[in-house]
Amino acid sequence: MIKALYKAFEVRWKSYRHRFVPWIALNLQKNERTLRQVKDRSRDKLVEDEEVLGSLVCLFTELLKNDMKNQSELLRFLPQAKRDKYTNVEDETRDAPSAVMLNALGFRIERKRSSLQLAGTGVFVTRGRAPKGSIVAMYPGTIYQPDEPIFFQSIRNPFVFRCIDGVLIDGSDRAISKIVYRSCSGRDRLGPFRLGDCSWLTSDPVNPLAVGQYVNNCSNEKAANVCYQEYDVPEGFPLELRQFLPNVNYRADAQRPLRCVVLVSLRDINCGEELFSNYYTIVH
Ligand SMILES: C[S@@+](CC[C@H](N)C(=O)[O-])C[C@H]1O[C@@H](n2cnc3c(N)ncnc32)[C@H](O)[C@@H]1O
Repeated sequence: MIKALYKAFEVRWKSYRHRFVPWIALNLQKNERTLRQVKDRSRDKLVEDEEVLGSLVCLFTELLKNDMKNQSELLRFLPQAKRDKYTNVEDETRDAPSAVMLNALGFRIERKRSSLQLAGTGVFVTRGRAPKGSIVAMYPGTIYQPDEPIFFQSIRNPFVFRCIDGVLIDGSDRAISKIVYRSCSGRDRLGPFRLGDCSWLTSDPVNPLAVGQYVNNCSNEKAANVCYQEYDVPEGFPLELRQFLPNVNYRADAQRPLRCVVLVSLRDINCGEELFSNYYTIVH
């Protein structure tokens, strides 16, 4: 009897695509209507990887240009042709990263108190409009492969996000999670080039997309308007733009591409709207 119950639970558990582990265990029974159903893994991606790459490169290029005062030393290590892409900047004034995002993508997002009672902080479109299929946020944090130890970091941590292949992302900006991220991020450099960003751990991230860990779950009243999508950073991703990626591998000698997760809009999202995702996806 217990074995049969365990088996049924295991089958159901394995079919979930993304899970915030403690949250799903406590709330699944309450809110079955908000499950996202996907026919198979290959149909889960809303936008092609090339489009994700295009959006990230577009925003990161503008962020780099906006920070030319601090970046010019670094750019000296690039071939001239690449350097020219960034250095033909006429206006030398520095804008806030969120203003750069508004110019580059046509909208900006910010953390604010959620419109749902007792849901803490949420993420809102606060200027412009995000058209359907846009990359509206990124899920920052330390990447753990399925066999890597996360026990202590996951205690009372609602920010542990699970991908379909068992990869975990710890998006908590507090306590031991924060220490681990900073330490791994300080470790990973290629000569003068930083390979990731730590500023998402503060209230002023240099990459304004990196607040996806604060997006709340949809409810019966507030339908999901974004969904999660995995993105493995390709080898050819520009080295000088990796400094804006808000993820780092826990293991120093990781053998696979860096995993990122982006949040994609399911419909046009207007200024003032809060972002809501599906914490649970069932892949049939
Ligand atoms: C990944 S965090 C999201 C950020 C969180 N709102 C905060 O302020 O830290 C997940 C936690 O947010 C809260 N949460 C998310 N969606 C919710 C909802 N629809 N209703 C109530 N609480 C929610 C739960 O406490 C959950 O454990």
